[in-house]
Amino acid sequence: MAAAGSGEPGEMALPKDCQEPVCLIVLGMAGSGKTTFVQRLTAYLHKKNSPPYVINLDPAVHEIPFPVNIDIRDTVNYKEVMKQYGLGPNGGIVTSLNLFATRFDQVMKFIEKRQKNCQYVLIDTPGQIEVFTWSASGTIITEALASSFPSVVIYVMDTSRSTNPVTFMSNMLYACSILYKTKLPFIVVMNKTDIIDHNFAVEWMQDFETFQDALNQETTYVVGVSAVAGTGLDDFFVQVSQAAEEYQRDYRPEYERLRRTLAEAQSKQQKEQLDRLRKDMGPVTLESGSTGFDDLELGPSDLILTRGNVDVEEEEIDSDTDDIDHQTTEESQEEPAFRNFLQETKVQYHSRNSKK
Ligand SMILES: Nc1nc2c(ncn2[C@@H]2O[C@H](COP(=O)(O)OP(=O)(O)OP(=O)(O)O)[C@@H](O)[C@H]2O)c(=O)[nH]1
Repeated sequence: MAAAGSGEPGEMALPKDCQEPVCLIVLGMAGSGKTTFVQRLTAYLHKKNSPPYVINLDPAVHEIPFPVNIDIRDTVNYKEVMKQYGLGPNGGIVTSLNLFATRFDQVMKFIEKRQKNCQYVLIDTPGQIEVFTWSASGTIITEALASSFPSVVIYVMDTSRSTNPVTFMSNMLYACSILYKTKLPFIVVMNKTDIIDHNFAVEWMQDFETFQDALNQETTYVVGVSAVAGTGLDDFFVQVSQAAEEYQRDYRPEYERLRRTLAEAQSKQQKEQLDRLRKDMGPVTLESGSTGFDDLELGPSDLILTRGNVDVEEEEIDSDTDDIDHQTTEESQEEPAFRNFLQETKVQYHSRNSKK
């Protein structure tokens, strides 16, 4: 496994005898910067007069900020897959990728055709890393590429979100699980080094004691209890108290900031909705002789209630009309039955009279 920080472009050099394109399968947690990295690579390779062959395997991506040669979205309509199979977003992505994998032999043919002109094939994968790494289609695609071309897994990692040794370790463990699953050369790209230098992470990887020191400074609460015997509860509550203090100190300010942002966004949205409603209801209000909007200091849900509270008189008229309608309908249905009844009675009466 090799580690590389982004932002320091070195000389582009492939092995001299390498006549085939190298496939770079770009993986990483959602938001780690895979797409941005592929975009950066594409620009870099174009600048070096070695345009790559680019494949997008994310069916749910809205926008791809670089030219792609093969886009899964041209083959599978992810929204339609969700609708037809009654799936949620994740299921939709997995199924779309499965459907695409069934055609991957055609993709291989396209790459083969272009292998004389391209030194690199870049493959951007879905945001949800497990969709590719732990699905049958991900394995099929990886194996198809690796059996024909030199292939390397590029694991993009968000360095700025890995400064906590526990998060860093879980990220690395995930990387290791992919390394053992794919059994391919593996490069860890520590992205977002413009936010934080990745040297701390390299040091942690190379020097276990440094990592251990960082880990020791981490507050992890561990307590032994017996729920049956009731032991360990005093210790448990000591730790709860420390955790609550930590929450007040470190977490609360962040949650309050989030709540403020949310409240601001909500009030802005409410104001926009109200403005829209005012605009829509303008002519209606004039017709109904309302006093206008100046006395309308209600939110949208209040307005719906107001609309339901019709005048009593109006309500009576409505209900009368309803009754009349129902009666008419019932009478119109009953009339033929009644006519039949009269007819039958008449026949019976005549037959009785004729017997006499
Ligand atoms: N500061 C900084 N931001 C970055 C860098 N790379 C990506 N980002 C930002 O990180 C966010 C996520 O980037 P994407 O490229 O969409 O990440 P992704 O892994 O493809 O995301 P998914 O497709 O959702 O998995 C975006 O806001 C990018 O602008 C970087 O090197 N530095």
